[in-house]
Amino acid sequence: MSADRKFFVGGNWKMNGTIESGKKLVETIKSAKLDSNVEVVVAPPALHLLPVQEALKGTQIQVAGQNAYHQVSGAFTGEVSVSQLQDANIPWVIIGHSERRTLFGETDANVAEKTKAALKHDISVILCVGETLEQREKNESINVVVRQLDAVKKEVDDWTKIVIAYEPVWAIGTGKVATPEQAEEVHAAIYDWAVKNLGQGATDKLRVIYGGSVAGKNCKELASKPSILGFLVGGASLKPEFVDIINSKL
Ligand SMILES: O=C[C@H](O)COP(=O)(O)O
Repeated sequence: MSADRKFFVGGNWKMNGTIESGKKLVETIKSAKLDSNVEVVVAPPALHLLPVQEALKGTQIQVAGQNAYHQVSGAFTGEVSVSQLQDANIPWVIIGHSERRTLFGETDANVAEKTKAALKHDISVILCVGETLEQREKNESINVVVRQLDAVKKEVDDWTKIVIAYEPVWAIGTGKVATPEQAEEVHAAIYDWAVKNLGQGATDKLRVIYGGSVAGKNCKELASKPSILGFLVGGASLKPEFVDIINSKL
């Protein structure tokens, strides 16, 4: 596998922990032997980004914001801007996570403008897409994901700094992991979409990763599937088993 298609493991800590617990988690990860062929990115809460980044110095692990606002600055109380992430040397940001979409009302258009703004500020994007249970039961999974990707494509031409995370909403935090077949079906549809919309060159470099109840016990089987090029991990990224997930290709 070429360097720009390294297996990718993201840990989304969501709104959990303290500065101290974040540092402890970093120590656990640092003291383990990690597969050096894996790109690892952890997303602590915004307030913990800098201390966690400091604690990770000298390792292969980078940090990501969990969200960012597309405006550079201004009267947007409570928001962190893409340019503030850039100023703090934060190399990655998660955009369009389903919790942002469902709990905070982010639309496809919001996700598109945030993605565009992050890339403009030289921040790589973990772009989350995925269907709800109701949409899956109506056989709409692929349509939903394609609609979410199309919205971003309207604003963004260069996808070389985007990792697409397929996260079925029904699998997030529920313990109901998608079967490898379910994940592979949607990943294949995403690669098809990419061939049609981004061109072969971009597709060769594109990584589609899976998120939703990934754990130490299921990561190896998922990672063995050729279309699954990594994971976005929530709950298990706060536990020592995150190391097993990073090493799932070994
Ligand atoms: O961003 C991560 C996803 O929301 C997955 O969360 P989970 O691993 O706790 O299901």
